[in-house]
Amino acid sequence: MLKIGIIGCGFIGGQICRAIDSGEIDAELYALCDSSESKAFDLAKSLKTCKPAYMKIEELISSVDLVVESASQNAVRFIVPQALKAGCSVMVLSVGALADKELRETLFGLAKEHNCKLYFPSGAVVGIDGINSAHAAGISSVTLTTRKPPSGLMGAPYVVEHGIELEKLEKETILFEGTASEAVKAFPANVNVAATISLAGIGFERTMVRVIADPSLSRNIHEINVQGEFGKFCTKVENLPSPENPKTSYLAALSAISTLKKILNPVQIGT
Ligand SMILES: NC(=O)C1=CN([C@@H]2O[C@H](COP(=O)(O)OP(=O)(O)OC[C@H]3O[C@@H](n4cnc5c(N)ncnc54)[C@H](O)[C@@H]3O)[C@@H](O)[C@H]2O)C=CC1
Ligand SMILES: O=C([O-])CC(=O)C(=O)O
Repeated sequence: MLKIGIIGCGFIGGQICRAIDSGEIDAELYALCDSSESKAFDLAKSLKTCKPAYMKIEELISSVDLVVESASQNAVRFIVPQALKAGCSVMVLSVGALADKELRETLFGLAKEHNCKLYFPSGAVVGIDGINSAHAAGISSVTLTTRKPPSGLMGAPYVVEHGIELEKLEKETILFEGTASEAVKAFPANVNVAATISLAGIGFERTMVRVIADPSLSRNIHEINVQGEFGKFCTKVENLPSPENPKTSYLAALSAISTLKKILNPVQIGT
């Protein structure tokens, strides 16, 4: 049975653990790790059937087959190279870290060298399948428009650096327009989806992103517009935010669970 280790025991890590605990994912939840040890212990205690051990990163990586990174972009820089060198496949949620070309090339090179897989779930957006397919014929433009309630954007480096008083906004306000490369640094916990879209499509410099704060919203909305040789498509998802972490949409955790099921299932449906 595939041994899974989770690094980052917040909303997404917790949902994955519960999906393994309930038997929805047929794998062994072997170990947990979090920079806040108490979060990992509390999560382990809340499970009914699985009894994962708490491990430091190095021990976890040397004990499991698949590492799930559900922590932060900083964690990706530190953990994923080590995990690949140890022969583990890795599912990455904090995809924005891959805007760094040097890190990206290092990770892709290590995965090839060590015969491991890197998985990037679709996360909180719909349409990655279409971008993957369209890529072969050529894509001319990709735009992501993300709308979140102000509470879901609090603390983002861009908001802090520009002194944006989110709590005072009375109407929909465009906070940011730029490349995906800039967006994932400006909003590292809000638009990781821009990185996944970039990886699937035309890269971090040509994928354009708009981030909008809207006090009238209770959902995280992501719209993707794609044009290319195949024609064009537009997707829109209105996500319920996680009750535990309003920055993150419930669909992001479901997407990670779905990716794990796809890895384990001999039958593959969809692109
Ligand atoms: N790819 C996608 O579509 C999406 C990606 N995300 C990203 O996925 C990641 C997880 O999201 P959530 O579960 O909602 O976050 P969360 O904030 O609920 O949980 C993150 C957990 O990771 C821990 N952590 C942070 N840095 C760490 C490190 N260096 N080593 C070990 N543990 C560390 C924290 O203590 C916390 O318990 C975040 O980076 C988030 O921005 C979130 C939503 C969508
Ligand atoms: O969950 C979402 O709506 C998207 C998100 O936070 C991210 O991509 O980092």
